[in-house]
Amino acid sequence: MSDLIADGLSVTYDGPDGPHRAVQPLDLRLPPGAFLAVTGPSGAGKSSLLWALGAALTPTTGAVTLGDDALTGRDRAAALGVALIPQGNGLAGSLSAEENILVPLLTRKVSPADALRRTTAALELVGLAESGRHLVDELSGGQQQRVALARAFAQRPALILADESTSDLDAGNRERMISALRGEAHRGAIVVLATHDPEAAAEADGELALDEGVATWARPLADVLRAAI
Ligand SMILES: Nc1ncnc2c1ncn2[C@@H]1O[C@H](COP(=O)(O)OP(=O)(O)OP(=O)(O)O)[C@@H](O)[C@H]1O
Repeated sequence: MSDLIADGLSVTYDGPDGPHRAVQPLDLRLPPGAFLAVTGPSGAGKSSLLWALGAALTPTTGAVTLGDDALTGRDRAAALGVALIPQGNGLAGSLSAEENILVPLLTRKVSPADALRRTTAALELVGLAESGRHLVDELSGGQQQRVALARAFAQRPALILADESTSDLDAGNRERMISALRGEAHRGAIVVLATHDPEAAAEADGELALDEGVATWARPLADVLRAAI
């Protein structure tokens, strides 16, 4: 497992009124096992930062690396173990929950037996063992969020970028999903959760607050993690 490094990363969009800088230049280094919350009001730049970290958009300046590997495109990042859970979940609504988890594993050449095992375990982890055969479109918003998390967990990623992935959950399920994210960090993954929810943010090892694209540490990474940097 490797450090995630963002070096001078910024995101600018071309808007109707000219360029709009959604993320101001930012340096960030996260070691394996770090669980970071990214907070800030609507429009602060949280999604833009996560998308740039996950190479789902090309940063305007700067670069992102995971260990020795530059994250230069979404396919490459995915192959390097970067799971991005977008707002809206990115699931295929006309497939079952199980298929949504299984298909990406099979695409990545995980054996069918192992893919099935991982899918079952991931659905159990998010408390949806009984719902695997349901079409995603038939599930509630909160259940869909849990399927999207399960899909990421099943891939055993090196980096999880979760964009508001607990926003539709009741307190019990939110706690369960935060524990599952924490479990991923214990496994050695780097976990980044964008959230509006102060209680979810409080469970992370550190909180990076964005305001109009400017990042400041609301709570620096815990000492034990900084020592690893
Ligand atoms: N594709 C785009 N084109 C132009 N401007 C964009 C685009 N995506 C986002 N923006 C703008 O960039 C800024 C940051 O948006 P972003 O979605 O990253 O914020 P956010 O903190 O994730 O917001 P929310 O909490 O509402 O999801 C906003 O001003 C938004 O309008």
